[in-house]
Amino acid sequence: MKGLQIMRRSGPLCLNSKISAPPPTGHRLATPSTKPPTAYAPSRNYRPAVRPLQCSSKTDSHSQSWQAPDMAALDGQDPRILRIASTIRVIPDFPKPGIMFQDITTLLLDHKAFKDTIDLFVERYSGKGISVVAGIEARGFIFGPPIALAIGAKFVPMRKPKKLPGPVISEEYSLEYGTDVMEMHVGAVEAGERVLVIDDLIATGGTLSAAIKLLERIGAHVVECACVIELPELKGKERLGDKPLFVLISSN
Ligand SMILES: O=P(O)(O)OC[C@H]1O[C@H](OP(=O)(O)OP(=O)(O)O)[C@H](O)[C@@H]1O
Ligand SMILES: Nc1ncnc2[nH]cnc12
Repeated sequence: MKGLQIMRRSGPLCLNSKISAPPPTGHRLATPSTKPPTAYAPSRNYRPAVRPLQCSSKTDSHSQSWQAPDMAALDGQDPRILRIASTIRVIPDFPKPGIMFQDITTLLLDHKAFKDTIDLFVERYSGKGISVVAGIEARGFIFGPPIALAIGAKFVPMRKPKKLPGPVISEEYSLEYGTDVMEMHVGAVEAGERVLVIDDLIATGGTLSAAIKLLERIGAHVVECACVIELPELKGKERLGDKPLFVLISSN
């Protein structure tokens, strides 16, 4: 069985076009500590998705040919990405048989890897005129707020139904089996605002595409979607159409 299965749902490429714009006002986080990583066994099924601040695509020879971990073979790749990849744990058969669950909680235990993750996003999005970081429940709530603080944007939660207390706008979307709904508070984002959408992982792309639709319905401009992990075999990028996607790690 392949190692990459989704937990649920059943999704050009890359996307990472350069982000145009703006007045440089980005904040940077402090220098990372030098404490060694935690003792989790490194995952061997990850490859860095992009070079920081650069774009990858399906035709990117680097992403086609990358093989695991040998610093000499990094060929310019940011070593922070390898470290981040090594902290992500894969749990087979969770939450049900056949699913290889990509567990980012072990990344959070390694404060340097966590900080490097945030830094990589902050380096990319600082000074791009982004006023909103929209985080998708639940794991987008972990990565989104520190990025928002560092780039000087507001954080807006995109939640599952009936969690937000005020008036909401909703977007139904399809999953591998059935449908789900995403909600956002009315007035949290205004027409014309430049938004970064953050989640931990893209699988089929159903969740991110719902977030994009919701934000575009109110006239916001989604500058880019960003995730720590992509499961490329599930073709989530295709579901995003031409909306840019930036990911740190592709799991093969
Ligand atoms: O690309 P997709 O196929 O839409 O899947 C990706 C989504 O699945 C996971 O969330 P999940 O639905 O498990 O919710 P949770 O974070 O609240 O557990 C993940 O955190 C993404 O939000
Ligand atoms: N394999 C997976 N691991 C973690 N989160 C997911 N969301 C969808 N598929 C997933």
